[in-house]
Amino acid sequence: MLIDGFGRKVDYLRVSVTERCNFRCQYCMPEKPFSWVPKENLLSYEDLFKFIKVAIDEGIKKVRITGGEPLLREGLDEFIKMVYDYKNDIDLALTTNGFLLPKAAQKLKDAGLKRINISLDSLNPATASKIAQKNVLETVLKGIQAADDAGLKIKINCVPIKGINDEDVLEVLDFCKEKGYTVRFIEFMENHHAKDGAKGLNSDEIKQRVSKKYENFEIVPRDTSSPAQYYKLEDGYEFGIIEPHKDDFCSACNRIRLTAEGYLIPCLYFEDAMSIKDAVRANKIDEATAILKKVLEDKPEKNKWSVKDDNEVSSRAFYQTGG
Ligand SMILES: Nc1nc2c(ncn2[C@@H]2O[C@H](COP(=O)(O)OP(=O)(O)OP(=O)(O)O)[C@@H](O)[C@H]2O)c(=O)[nH]1
Ligand SMILES: C[S@@+](CC[C@H](N)C(=O)[O-])C[C@H]1O[C@@H](n2cnc3c(N)ncnc32)[C@H](O)[C@@H]1O
Ligand code: SF4
Ligand code: SF4
Repeated sequence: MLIDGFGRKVDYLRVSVTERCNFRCQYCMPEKPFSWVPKENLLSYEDLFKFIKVAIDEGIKKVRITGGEPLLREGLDEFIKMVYDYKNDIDLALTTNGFLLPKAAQKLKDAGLKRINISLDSLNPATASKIAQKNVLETVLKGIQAADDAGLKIKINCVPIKGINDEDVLEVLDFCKEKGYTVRFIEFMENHHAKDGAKGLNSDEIKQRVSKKYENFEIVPRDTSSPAQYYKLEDGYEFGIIEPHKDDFCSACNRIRLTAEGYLIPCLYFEDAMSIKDAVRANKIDEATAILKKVLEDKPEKNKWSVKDDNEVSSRAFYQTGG
């Protein structure tokens, strides 16, 4: 079992397979970075898998593949199959913008993927294009349908940004409710890579939008395996809000992150990281295990977004870290 320096059990590994992306979301990567990580610096799937095996052997129960846009990296279904074949009872999931799903969904399911979280910020084509800075909505909706048809369990992620898609909250919720998908609204996490001036809705503002149509909803006891706080409408439908600005958000943190370059990141807010690249490339499994334990020992207690009234801005890029 993996325990961090604050006594929290860590059983969730997020693996970013690429920092590249085919969208330029305003809250994440509004402009193409000055340079991408050169291909030779990326860990191969075989090397990423060596680390995942270490992590699973040490107690990781949930593995999520993310990015950048993970579906841009060729052979993702084969990578997923490697993990599935190693331990098929792992909660094996993917986070994607959905654009490449129309072709990929069935292959991912066949490879052993169990769940998929797809970003959908608006059902208005112009608004969706404004956020992603590309005409995306029609293809993303086809991608969501393809994932549904393939039998993948779907969650939708939506980041409401003031003045852009903040009035779309109810429409996205109703779409998900009708389709039987779980929706989570994510508070925008201030970071230096987002578009200047971007401001998100906070949890209370999101709830206000929901209550315009659904007056009564109750808080659901927090399931600490997921970052979302769920709320239940009178008809039983549950929606989530990811509230990283709340003081106690991090108290149940069960996550660590591995980037495509082989950096192990203890917290989404901070720059701290340790590389496992040399260890896995040299097949030094004991060394990789020691680095994992060291990163957990030093995992911060909480982020700084929660500093009241004056939110701090993180310098960590979400597209590199995997969100
Ligand atoms: N601050 C913070 N935000 C997180 C953390 N984990 C997830 N998030 C935010 O929630 C977003 C959605 O996460 P997903 O990739 O869908 O994964 P998840 O919410 O863990 O998924 P489930 O396993 O389905 O609950 C991330 O991109 C982040 O924006 C975390 O540890 N800290
Ligand atoms: C970094 S993306 C990677 C996976 C994929 N490209 C996608 O968009 O789903 C993972 C998640 O991070 C969220 N995200 C990105 N930047 C964010 C920010 N500044 N604040 C909150 N969530 C953010 C996205 O909405 C998405 O749900
Ligand atoms: S949120 Fe996802 S889709 Fe949007 S730019 Fe970031 S990595 Fe790409
Ligand atoms: S901000 Fe850091 S400590 Fe808090 S939940 Fe996210 S990764 Fe964990």
